Amino acid sequence: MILEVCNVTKKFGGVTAIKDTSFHVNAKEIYGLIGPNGAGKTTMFNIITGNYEPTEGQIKFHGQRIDGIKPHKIVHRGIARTFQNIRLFTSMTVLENILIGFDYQAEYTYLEAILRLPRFFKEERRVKKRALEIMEVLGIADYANEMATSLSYGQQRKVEIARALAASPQLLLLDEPAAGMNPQETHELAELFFKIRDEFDVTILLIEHDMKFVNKLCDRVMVLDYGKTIFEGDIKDAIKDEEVIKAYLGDFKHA
Ligand SMILES: Nc1ncnc2c1ncn2[C@@H]1O[C@H](COP(=O)(O)OP(=O)(O)OP(=O)(O)O)[C@@H](O)[C@H]1O
Repeated sequence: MILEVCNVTKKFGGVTAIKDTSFHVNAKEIYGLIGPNGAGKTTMFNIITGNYEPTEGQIKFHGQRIDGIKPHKIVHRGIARTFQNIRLFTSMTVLENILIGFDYQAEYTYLEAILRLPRFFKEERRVKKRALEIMEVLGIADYANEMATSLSYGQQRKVEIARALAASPQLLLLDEPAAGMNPQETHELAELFFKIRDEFDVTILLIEHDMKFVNKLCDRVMVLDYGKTIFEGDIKDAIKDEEVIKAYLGDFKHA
């Protein structure tokens, strides 16, 4: 078990965004967090990544509590994420955007960087080589020196994923990775996630609305509705579950 969410509740003033929710993610699993708009999915991501503290409950990563820890420290522990809205630096190239993901790992001091000492250049070379390897796996290496914003929406999403992978995470959180993609791109993305899991030895937790995509990719899912868990378990059972079908107004029938 890599991640455990134990009885988590999150309140914003009078709004209970998440109510007494528990689930766990096994190592190397691709786990889906699903539910209608406003169900509390992004709030759950923000709690796992340390952007919010839970009002009640605990988050454990490899059995150790991480709730209340600052986001950058959670990245150090091995959890990286992408966002629902693409957050790339518009004035930077694809490669530069990905290099940002490595910053915290830099093994040279600021002084060594300013003085341009050998360790700085060695580390720069290592990091660039690794960025290119990641870009190769994601199929975006040819765009390394293009401005990130000149890429298609689907490719920009891959740049975001590459940046998250640059932090060498054990757990990768993806917030609606297929949003805005056409059916062909979505199909390719599902294949890519299997490849990412295997090549980078990473566990994936994703939020997604596209049920076909989830059905193809995930073994287990948790379904949230108005902050409450209405289903937790096998995707095959989720798509037959009455309460889940009701929450999705029948979307699952087409999955
Ligand atoms: N920072 C915040 N302050 C106040 N309320 C918030 C905050 N963040 C989320 N909420 C509320 O919590 C509830 C859950 O929102 P959340 O964004 O987690 O849902 P979601 O499932 O990710 O929805 P979507 O699919 O639309 O992204 C909503 O009612 C939202 O308005």
